Amino acid sequence: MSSDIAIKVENLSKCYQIYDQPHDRLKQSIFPRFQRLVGKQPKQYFREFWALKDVSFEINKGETIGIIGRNGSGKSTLLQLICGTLNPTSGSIQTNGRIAALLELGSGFNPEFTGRENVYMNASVLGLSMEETNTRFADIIEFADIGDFINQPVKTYSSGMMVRLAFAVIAHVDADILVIDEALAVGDAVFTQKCMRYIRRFQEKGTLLFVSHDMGAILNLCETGVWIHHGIVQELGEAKKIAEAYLQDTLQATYGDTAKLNSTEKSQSESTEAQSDYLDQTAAQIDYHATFSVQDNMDYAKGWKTESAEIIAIDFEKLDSQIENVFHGGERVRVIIHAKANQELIKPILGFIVRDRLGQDLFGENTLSFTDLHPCSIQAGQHFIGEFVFRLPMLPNGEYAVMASVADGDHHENLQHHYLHNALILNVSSSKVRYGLVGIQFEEVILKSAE
Ligand SMILES: Nc1ncnc2c1ncn2[C@@H]1O[C@H](COP(=O)(O)OP(=O)(O)OP(=O)(O)O)[C@@H](O)[C@H]1O
Repeated sequence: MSSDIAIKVENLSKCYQIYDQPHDRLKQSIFPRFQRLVGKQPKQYFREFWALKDVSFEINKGETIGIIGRNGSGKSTLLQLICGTLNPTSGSIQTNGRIAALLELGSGFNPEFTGRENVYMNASVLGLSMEETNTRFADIIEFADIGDFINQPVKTYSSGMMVRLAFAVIAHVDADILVIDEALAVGDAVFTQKCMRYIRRFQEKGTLLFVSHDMGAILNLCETGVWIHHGIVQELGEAKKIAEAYLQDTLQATYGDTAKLNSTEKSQSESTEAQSDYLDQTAAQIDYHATFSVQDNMDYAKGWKTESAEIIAIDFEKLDSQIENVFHGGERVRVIIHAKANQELIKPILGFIVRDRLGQDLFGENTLSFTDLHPCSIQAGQHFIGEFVFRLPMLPNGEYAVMASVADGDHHENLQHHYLHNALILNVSSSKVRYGLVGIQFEEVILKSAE
């Protein structure tokens, strides 16, 4: 295999044996041997189920591949075969480099052992010596951030804690190939973003295999996509094209061509009355809706800083409505970043970015463009604030994190002094945003005859 290739899968097939009755498994382990001994054709007590059939592809070093497919299509089976936790029925897998995998939840852990013991066990399976694990242990538990639970048996962990610990281990074993199966779905926004930051750094040199039902995550991370359907490679190519083809197929499977034709016919022949009612309306009132809660996370926020300046607080205030702590998409708010200069800042800049759970930048602003005309310098020891007044966009349900930063400089050259991830957490609990990453307030949506 060429040294540029990280994974080569050739004619890979996996057949599971399905036993209709539990005692058929026992029969299978005894009778065929006996039947062979007495010269009879051995009987088979199971049905064959081919989870993967004749799968072949190559992944270059440094490439990120997204694997998509419906439930039960064979994605996890493929990853387990690549990681060596499952044996193929036929075909071959060649890998080049150390593989670390985040497969089925808790699959690498012994539930009776503590988190600490599991870290040592897992790290050793992944090729680290005891000394190497000792030197990395503090970083691993800092990454996992599960507090005293590290000394409790893993069986007492929530699914989120399990993923935190598992990811913390694989992030510290110097893997060349990282295999991640859907596991990030159970993490909260802060942890998922931390993992995504790690994954993005890893992508600069490592090879990543990523299974997800989240097309946003696939498109965000992967250049190449593999669509597995009923155990075969349906399509392989540019991630965007593969995701579109897959979505098209999923929609067709749900609604079907026949259903589409029927509903069109019906709407043409039977809904004239409803249509004319609708055409009478020049504009329909649209009830957009997205409710946020905002949580101060400064005590747990992490980032990096120089000694020169620091963010000390961030406020998120309502401007027009009265209900405390509940924010609505479309309403006016003020974000205030409080900072302190530890040395003189000639051209201070304050800014923030709102990110989704995958760490994608959704919106944000900094003071740079606004202070160009009225620059203000800050003396050592002074507190200063940046205020941003705007209308909240509407966001789909989920958790979002606000990054805040302080820097010094101008458009051409500036130096970051404090960059703080997850300073605030926005929790959107009820939203009608259905498309895209951010919703906007549509004032009118009209359908009418053009004549
Ligand atoms: N140990 C097993 N014994 C028998 N059948 C199995 C076994 N493991 C998986 N299968 C079957 O193999 C098929 C592929 O399963 P697999 O878990 O690889 O699918 P998947 O694409 O990862 O699904 P999902 O998206 O739901 O996680 C499924 O039909 C599943 O029922």
